[in-house]
Amino acid sequence: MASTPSVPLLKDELDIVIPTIRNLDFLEMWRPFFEKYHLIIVQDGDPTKVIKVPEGFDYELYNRNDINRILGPKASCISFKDSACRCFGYMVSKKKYIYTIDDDCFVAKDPTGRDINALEQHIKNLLSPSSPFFFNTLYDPYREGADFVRGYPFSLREGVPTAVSHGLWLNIPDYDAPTQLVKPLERNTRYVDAVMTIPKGTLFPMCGMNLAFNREIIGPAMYFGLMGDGQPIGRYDDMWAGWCIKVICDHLGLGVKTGLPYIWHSKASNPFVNLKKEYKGIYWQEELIPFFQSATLPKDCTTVQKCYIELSKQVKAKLGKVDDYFIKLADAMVTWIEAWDELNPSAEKSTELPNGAAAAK
Ligand SMILES: O=c1ccn([C@@H]2O[C@H](COP(=O)(O)OP(=O)(O)O[C@H]3OC[C@H](O)[C@H](O)[C@H]3O)[C@@H](O)[C@H]2O)c(=O)[nH]1
Ligand SMILES: [Mn+2]
Repeated sequence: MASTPSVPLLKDELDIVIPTIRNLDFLEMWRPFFEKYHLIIVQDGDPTKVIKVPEGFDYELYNRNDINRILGPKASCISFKDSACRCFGYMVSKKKYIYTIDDDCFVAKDPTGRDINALEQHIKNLLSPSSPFFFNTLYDPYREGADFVRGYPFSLREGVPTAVSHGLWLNIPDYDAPTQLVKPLERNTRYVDAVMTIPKGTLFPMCGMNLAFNREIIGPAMYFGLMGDGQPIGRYDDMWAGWCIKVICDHLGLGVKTGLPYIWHSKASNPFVNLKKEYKGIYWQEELIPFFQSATLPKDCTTVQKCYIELSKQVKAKLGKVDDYFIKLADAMVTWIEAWDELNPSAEKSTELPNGAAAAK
């Protein structure tokens, strides 16, 4: 049994956001690790369905009626019938940190057979610096039993604040539909004991299944886009957010880590349904990736909101010709920021970050 700290780390500074269309029995397995934290449940689909939450959890639950009531016309930027709806939970939270997890993700075991307290590891990742400017070959130098290796510049060893901690998955890996179709029986059994900073200038495929972030320094950029009902694409919610946050983190001098912790992803979603959702994204992304790789933000973009609005302008100007969808998405990115600032009025103030960058308060 993993050790559960007597006073859970960041107990009153972190919310757990769960998008769901199901009952939340999976929480029973997470009780030792989650029970002391506040949950924000975003119920997708039919708002008249009653979602059962196990006894003893402190939570707030929002369905589509709540989202429409709270945001009014701005609710148009929150996806319906897609896990992208989870970003509403990021917006209504008042905490400094967010952990989001899917409801089919269970507690995994490490090679010694101990239950993995994924939340504790994410918190460690977020509370220790990142090293995006120079790759450390012994991976995360701030972990117990590791350090910077010979040749690592001392001027860079202080690192930068960590904005995102991207966890992984044992059992069902987060594969796209084509890969799922050709490898239906493949399971991820490989536990890699590593946490590493994704180097500056490198994009990555961010999965929202087991993800934590510092809401204060990157929250406004964690918009999961327009997916699901009425949209030409799905299952690119977390990918879109990951490309946007990485460009902004690189610009603001913030770090993104990937690796531990693992969760146990219990079931594969239907690959044929997934293919229908993904297929446009599979060819669009061949144009999206070069766009994000070459995206630059002006020096006067010193807050996440300013960066995000600037990025939305570039999306409209450069991706509108790929498909009209990106014009709609660019507008939705602006609506998202307007809604964020409306619900988080103090967000417009900012505090200085290293390199003169600033983070939303
Ligand atoms: O319409 C929906 C469908 C699902 N959800 C909730 O989202 C979570 C993920 O759902 P599920 O585990 O069924 O799908 P996966 O294919 O495994 O999810 C991956 O792809 C989509 C997302 O990017 C996700 O983060 C990935 O892990 C789960 O909690 C469902 O209850 C929903 O809210 N609305
Ligand atoms: Mn799943």
